[in-house]
Amino acid sequence: MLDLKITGGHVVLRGEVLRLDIGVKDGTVVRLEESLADEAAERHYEAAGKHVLPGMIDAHVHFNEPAMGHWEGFATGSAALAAGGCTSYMDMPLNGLPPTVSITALKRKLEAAEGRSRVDYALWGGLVPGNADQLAPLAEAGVIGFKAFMSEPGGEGEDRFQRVDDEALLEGMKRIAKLNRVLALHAEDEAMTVRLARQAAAEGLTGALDYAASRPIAAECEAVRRALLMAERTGCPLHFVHISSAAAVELIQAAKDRGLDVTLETCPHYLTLTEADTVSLGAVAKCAPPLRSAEERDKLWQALADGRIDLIASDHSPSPPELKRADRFFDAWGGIAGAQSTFELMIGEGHLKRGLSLPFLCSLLSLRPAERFGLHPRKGEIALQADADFAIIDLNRPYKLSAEHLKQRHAYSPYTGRIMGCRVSATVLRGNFVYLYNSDDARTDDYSAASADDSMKGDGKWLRYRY
Ligand SMILES: NC(=O)NC(NC(N)=O)C(=O)[O-]
Ligand SMILES: [Zn+2]
Ligand SMILES: [Zn+2]
Repeated sequence: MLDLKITGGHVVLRGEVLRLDIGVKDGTVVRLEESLADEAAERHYEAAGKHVLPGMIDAHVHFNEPAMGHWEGFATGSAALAAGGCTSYMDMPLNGLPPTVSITALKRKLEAAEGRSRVDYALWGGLVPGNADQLAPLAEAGVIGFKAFMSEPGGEGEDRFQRVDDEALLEGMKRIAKLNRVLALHAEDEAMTVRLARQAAAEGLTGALDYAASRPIAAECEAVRRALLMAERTGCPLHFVHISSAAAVELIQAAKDRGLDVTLETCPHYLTLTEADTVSLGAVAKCAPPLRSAEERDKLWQALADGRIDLIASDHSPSPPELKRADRFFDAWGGIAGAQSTFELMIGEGHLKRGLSLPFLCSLLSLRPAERFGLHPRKGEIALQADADFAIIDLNRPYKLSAEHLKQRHAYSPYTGRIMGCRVSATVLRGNFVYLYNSDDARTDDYSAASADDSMKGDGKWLRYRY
C-alpha cells in the first residue's frame, strides 16, 4: 500500500507539465502514472485544478541561531519556508554567534537546529581571515560550501563574521579548490562602498536613495571581476550570491564562456522591487547590494529569461523590527525577510505575468540549486526514486499577503499588502505534509494539522551529501 497518493494534479517535470498521479512510499516517489485511482493509499490528497511542483530549494537563508534566535530561528524560519513551498534550505554561516567558521561553531549550529526544522536543511561554512585551517575539517563534517564577504557584513561584537581581504580570499580559494566545494561570495567592493558612504555622510546625505547610490553597480562589478581573476588562478568553483545587476551577470557569463566553474543567484527582491520601493516602504526593503531602478530590474528578468541566471534564492536576512528604524537609512539593518514569498512571487511574476514556463522556473528554484550543491538526484525534481518533496500550488487563487500570514519570527516583510498571483496550498516533505492551507477555513492557515511533526523524526534532517 502507498503511504500517500496525490491525484488529479498537473505535475511539473523537467521540461514538461503532465497530468499525472503521484504515489509515495517511505518518503520516496514510487509511482508517476496517468491514474492511481484504484491504488490503496494511507493518505490521499486530491489536487485537481492544482499544480504539483518540486519543493523549492532555498540556497541562501540566515537563521541566526545560536545566540541570535530573537532575530530568526530554525523553527520559525523553516515554518515560513514550508508555508512558501520550500522543502530544503541552506543556512548561511552568519548572523548567529559564533558564526559557522570552525568545527566548534558548526557543532553549536547543529545543536541549535536539531529537531527544530520543519523541512530539510544543509549548512554553509564561512571563510574568514584566519580560519584557513578549519576549511578541511568543515568540509569533512559536511558543509555544502563556504561563504565569504568581500565587503563588511554588518553586525556587532568582536566575534561577528569578518569580511575577507584579498590575501585571505586567495588563500581560501586555493584550499577550497582542493576540497571540492563551492565558494559563495557576497561581491561588493569594500573600498568603493566605504568611500562613497563617507562622502554621502560628509554631504549630509542620509536617505534611501543616497544609500543605494553609495553601493553602485560598479561596486558589484568590480568585486565580481576581482573574484573571477582569482578563481581563474586557483581553479576554485564560485557561486555569486544575490547578484543585482545585468552588468554583473554579463561578467559572470563571460567567465562561464571561458570555461570557469561559476554560477550566480539573484533574489526575488531584485526582480520584484525597485529603489522607489525603498523610498516608500523604508528599511524593510533595505538590502546589500541595494534595490536598483525599474530599468535594471527588467534587464535582470531578461537575463533570467535568457538562461544566464543559475538559481533564485531568498537571502532571507531578518532582524528585529527595531533595528530597521533609524534616522539615517545607512544605519538600519540591511536584509530582506522574504523567505515565505519566493515561490509565490516567482510563479506569480515570472509565470503568470511574464510568461516564463513552470519547468523553466522550477529549474531555477529547485533543480539547479540541488545540482550545484550536491543534493541531486535525491532532491531537485519530481522523479521516480527521488524524495517526495512537493509544493502544491493553486494558480487560480491570488491573495493579498498580510502580516498574519507570515510564520517567521517577526511578521515583517516588504511584500505585505502585495497581491500574490498564486497560493501555496500544501507543502510535502518526504511524503509528509509540513504545510496545509485549509481553504475551508477562511480565517487561518492551518498547518499544524496533517503530520507536520513526522518530518522532524528520523534521519535526513541535515543533508550530508558529498560531491
Ligand atoms: N549580514 C547579512 O545577513 N547580510 C545579508 N544582507 C543583505 N543581503 O542585505 C547578506 O547576505 O549580505
Ligand atoms: Zn550577502
Ligand atoms: Zn545573505
